[in-house]
Amino acid sequence: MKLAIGSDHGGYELKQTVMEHLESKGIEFKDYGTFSKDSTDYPIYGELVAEAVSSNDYDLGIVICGTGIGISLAANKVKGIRAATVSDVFSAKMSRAHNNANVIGFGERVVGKGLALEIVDAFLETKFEGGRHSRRVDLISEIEKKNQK
Ligand SMILES: O=C(CO)[C@H](O)[C@H](O)COP(=O)(O)O
Repeated sequence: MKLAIGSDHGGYELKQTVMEHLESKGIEFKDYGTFSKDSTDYPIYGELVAEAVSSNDYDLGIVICGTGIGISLAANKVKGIRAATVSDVFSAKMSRAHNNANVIGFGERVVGKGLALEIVDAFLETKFEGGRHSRRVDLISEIEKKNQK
């Protein structure tokens, strides 16, 4: 499994922690930035991670900002991306099991390091259940198609 990860300055420290965690588990990833705590703009990194997943170069994405909201909103503008903003382990699991989320977002100003790593593990370890959920995810894709210009 190959992951794309990115954050703005508000998620920079937590991104470093998550990357150490991924390294310790031998999970391959690419860091799309930001590369310092200097103030920057979260849509840049949301888009970079989302493009990496949308192009199938990477299997799943992790995006982090202060709240996890803005960077997930940006990621969701890229075709084929289902980015879920979560702050608990149950939602992280369900985002995969029911929604087939391919990007997970969370906030450094919302969740502690321990919870963030549990969220990451739950997201990576849970498989999409398919079945009735496929129909619903397909309906999301249809909305995307209808709104393409
Ligand atoms: O959470 C975020 C977006 O959803 C950003 O990280 C946050 O808005 C950045 O704020 P500031 O520029 O005050 O550090």
